[in-house]
Amino acid sequence: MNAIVQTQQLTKHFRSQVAIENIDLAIEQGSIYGLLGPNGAGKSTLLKHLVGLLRPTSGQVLIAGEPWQRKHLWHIGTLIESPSLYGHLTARENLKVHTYLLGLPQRRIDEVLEQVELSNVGDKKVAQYSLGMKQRLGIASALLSKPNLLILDEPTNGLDPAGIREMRQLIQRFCEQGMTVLVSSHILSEVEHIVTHLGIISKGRLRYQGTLQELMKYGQQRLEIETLQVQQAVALLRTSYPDVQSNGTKILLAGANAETAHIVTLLTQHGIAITKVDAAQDDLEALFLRIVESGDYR
Ligand SMILES: Nc1ncnc2c1ncn2[C@@H]1O[C@H](COP(=O)(O)OP(=O)(O)OP(=O)(O)O)[C@@H](O)[C@H]1O
Repeated sequence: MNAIVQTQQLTKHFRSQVAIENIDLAIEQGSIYGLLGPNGAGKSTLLKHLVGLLRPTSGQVLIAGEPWQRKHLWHIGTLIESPSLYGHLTARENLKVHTYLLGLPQRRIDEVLEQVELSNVGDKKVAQYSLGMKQRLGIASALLSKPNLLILDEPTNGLDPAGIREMRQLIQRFCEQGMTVLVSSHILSEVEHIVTHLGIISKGRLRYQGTLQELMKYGQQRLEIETLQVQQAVALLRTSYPDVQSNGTKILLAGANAETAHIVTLLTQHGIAITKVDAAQDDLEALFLRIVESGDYR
């Protein structure tokens, strides 16, 4: 694998609190990597190490195979927490401040405004911008130095559905332009349609890393049977299937698909009328929640 970013056994303690522990992250060049986890899981702490905002307690960060150095920041664009913008200035003026500070040519301003689709409102004061526009302007500023890696910490946080869709489209376009994008979120559905790879973090540990397709293989199959006599059916099945569950209207049997014919026969022989039989599989959301809650995906 051609990794643009790696962490090796990355660990950070804040006094006695362990924020992240032994994280081995590997982000492939050209990928859109979704770092997912609930609030407080350690996403921001991890991302801050990649841009030098935090130093590890132990372990290390490698950028393109080299131990992290400040010079790498020229190739990394970041949006971590809210972008720092001057509301009384226009978008163009805000970007001018950044180009000046970074010693970059002024022509980059129009180029990055174009990239985030703000060219037509570039002369509007930022105080009049919507949250989505401010996020895009923050990304424009991150793009000024032509980075090949973009790190976005919860860029869709607080955006309305249209803003979320625009952000997704932008991220996909950056990837098509050759950038690698690392995007964090605590909501799977906000990123699942665009990411090529996924890292799931909970309680400071990386619980899963790989493609979405690989993860889907761990989705548990279950048999769902609908009947009006749920209680009798559960009582009957419990002797052979101790894990049988019901949700009031359905009987749920994990991993019992191979025995569908036997189960249906057993129920009908005992006079239990079946109205529907379905073979279902965990969707991504169910898998994600299982990993976050149990810490394991198998
Ligand atoms: N500067 C700090 N001092 C002490 N504890 C911290 C500090 N920064 C983070 N933590 C703790 O480390 C843990 C991980 O926090 P972090 O902000 O990385 O999580 P997160 O996944 O980004 O959550 P969120 O989605 O809420 O931002 C939390 O328990 C948090 O309280």
